[in-house]
Amino acid sequence: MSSVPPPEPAASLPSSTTTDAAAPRAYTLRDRWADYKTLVKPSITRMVVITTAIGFALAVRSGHSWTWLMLIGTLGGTALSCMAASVYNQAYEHRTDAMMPRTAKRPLAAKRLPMGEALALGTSLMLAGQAMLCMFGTPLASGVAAFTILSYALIYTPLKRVSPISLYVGAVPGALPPVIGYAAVTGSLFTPDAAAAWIIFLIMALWQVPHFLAIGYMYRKDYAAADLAMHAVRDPSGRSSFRNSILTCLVLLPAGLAPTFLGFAGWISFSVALLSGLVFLGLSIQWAMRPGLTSARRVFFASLIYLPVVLAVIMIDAR
Ligand code: HEM
Ligand SMILES: CC(C)=CCC/C(C)=C/CC/C(C)=C/COP(=O)(O)OP(=O)(O)O
Repeated sequence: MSSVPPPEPAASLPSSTTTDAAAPRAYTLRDRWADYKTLVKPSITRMVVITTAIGFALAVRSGHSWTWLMLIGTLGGTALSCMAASVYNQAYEHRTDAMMPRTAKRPLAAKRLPMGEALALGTSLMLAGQAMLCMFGTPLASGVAAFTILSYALIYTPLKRVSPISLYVGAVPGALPPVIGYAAVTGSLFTPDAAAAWIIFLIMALWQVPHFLAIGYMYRKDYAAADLAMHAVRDPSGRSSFRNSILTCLVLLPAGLAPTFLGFAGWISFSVALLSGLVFLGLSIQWAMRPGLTSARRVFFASLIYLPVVLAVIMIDAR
């Protein structure tokens, strides 16, 4: 992990040995557990597990055999990989995280946890995830998971400081979990059947663009203070954010319909994806017409509804 900054002493770790009444209270095991939990980003890990399960289900549906052990090992291994990626991300970003209210209380940003301990945790999670994916899934699944961790931690994360392009780079690891789930069952990703997994990848990758453009705008002052090169920092008017949001929603609209055209989802999926895509696009257009926080928040909330709804209906209305 050459681009992860070197460990620092945890200078402000609270002391449990002092008797000074004004001293911070002891750092208990429960505090450490809570910090570990923050480090592994449980909410993103939950979504990663769900989307990995979708890729797994698509492979099973196309006739590949599976076992419960394979399913549990794949979901567990991918979850551990996501946790590892999240730890490395926070290790790299501890200084910029410390400058933003949303992230300042994270354990490494707040210097509650020693950097060495976090890196050991991240590496243990990564190795355990790799072992589980190899043992219960396939080597291809573990290879894609390794690529996902590395591209998130070593390419996307450093790029956040350099260019708004980081958003499109980050969309790749964010969209790979269903591909990992599919590869864990089939061991191959370039057969005609695998198109289903790649379409879910495409929908997720495109969806992340308005998702994060809205967040970037909502937190633009924080990102600017931390000198992160988001669209909304480079162009505080929001123009480049909502233009990119509209353009991506325009491409996402047909991508959401592709499962029906490719024959692995039906017309209910088509109708729901069309309606959701039009609402998502409409809210991005409204953002352009009435630039501001309220419009950006609407796009963000729409993103939180769009993805689960569209993915659920693709699975329910399966062919
Ligand atoms: C380029 C990729 C992505 C970026 C930069 C990004 C960034 C973020 C940020 C900064 C937040 C916090 C917003 C807040 O605290 O108000 C957030 C929230 C959220 N993101 Fe993403 N995200 C990305 C991809 C994803 C992916 C792939 C998923 C799931 C499949 C996802 C699911 C969520 C959910 C459910 C929330 C809302 C609740 C929460 O914070 O847990 N995001 N995203
Ligand atoms: C299997 C596996 C390894 C999955 C990993 C998937 C993954 C970590 C997706 C994250 C997508 C993403 C770019 C989130 C934002 O990070 P951020 O650093 O911009 O968010 P932050 O500001 O909250 O830290």
